[in-house]
Amino acid sequence: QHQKPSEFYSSVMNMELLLGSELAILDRLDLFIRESAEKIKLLKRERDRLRDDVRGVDHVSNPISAFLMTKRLLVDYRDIDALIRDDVYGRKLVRELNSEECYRVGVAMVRGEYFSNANQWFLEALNRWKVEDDPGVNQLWINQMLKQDPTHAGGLVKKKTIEDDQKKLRSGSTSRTTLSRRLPPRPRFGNFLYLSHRLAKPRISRATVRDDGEHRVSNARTSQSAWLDAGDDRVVTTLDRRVGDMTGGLRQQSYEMLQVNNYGVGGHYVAHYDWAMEAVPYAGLGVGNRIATVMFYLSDVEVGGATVFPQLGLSVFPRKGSAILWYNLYRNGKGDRRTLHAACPVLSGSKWVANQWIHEYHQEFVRPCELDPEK
Ligand SMILES: O=C(O)CCC(=O)C(=O)O
Ligand SMILES: [Fe+2]
Repeated sequence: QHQKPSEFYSSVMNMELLLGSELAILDRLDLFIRESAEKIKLLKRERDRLRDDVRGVDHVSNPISAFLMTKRLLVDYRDIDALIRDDVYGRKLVRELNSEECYRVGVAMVRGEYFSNANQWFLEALNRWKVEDDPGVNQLWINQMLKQDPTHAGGLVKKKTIEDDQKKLRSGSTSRTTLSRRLPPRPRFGNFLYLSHRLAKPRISRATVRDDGEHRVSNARTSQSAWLDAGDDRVVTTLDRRVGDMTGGLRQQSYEMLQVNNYGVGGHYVAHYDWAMEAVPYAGLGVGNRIATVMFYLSDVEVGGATVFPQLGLSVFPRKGSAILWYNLYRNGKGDRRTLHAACPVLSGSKWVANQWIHEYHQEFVRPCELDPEK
């Protein structure tokens, strides 16, 4: 900075500095090109979708067409404009939230009177505030907000409880991967991937949740699903065999049908357990509670759509061809609350997963019972 240009080539050290800067410039250029290419891809897809919608308009006097047109003009083109001007998806969404953003989410939650969620956001704001160089939020505001929860003796008491809970849950083998998005090598599940496309598409419909034993459509779960079994295609049988391998041989007699789910933009599933709390769980099936869940990711997702386990501080980003497995029950048959999980909204792209739920009955030799509630 303080050197005259001639002083650069008069010493090797300075030439090295210059080389370093040049490499950094090239890296930035690389990043810019990659991000721009992604953006163009996204814009092309949006353009095609909008063109299709416009082609579908029969009469502007049709109230639905008119509504959709207004929505396109007010929302969709604005988003596109924002995307062109600013690198919304390329830069803002792929990075993590900072303390100020966590704080703002918390404030919105307080307004909606979701106090315990709000407190978790404030706590996260506080954690990030501690390590940020130039936080956009003030510790006092965060502490003040933590105190605002009128439903409890005091936000700060609650804050302590949450912190203790988190500490307890994070000790041991649990690792917190939310902060670093490391991608495992992509496994190969071969032609299972066509499950979503060939098999599920023709019969997919709005997913339901169980409420008092009844299946209902709900805003808590905005995806579409289809149930497949071995009779549908050989690929389902192969998949069942893989599930058997992954679980150390859990018996197929108590597998549910395979459930394929598709989430569009905004599609999500709020935090829930896969195991049921009733005295006789899944009475209609007659094979006991769901002992384990195996979930296959049938697609990548452009932005969003992670499966998160809030009690474990764990988030799993969809990768086409990968799968996750967890046990829902302790060995004594009790539901494990650490398995609380949710599907985050898809922000851009489309998400396909397949759930294989496995029940308790017939597993007594593969996963024997224990009295110890911790096992
Ligand atoms: O889609 C996900 O990431 C989770 C789905 C899920 O939890 C379920 O379908 O029970
Ligand atoms: Fe689930």
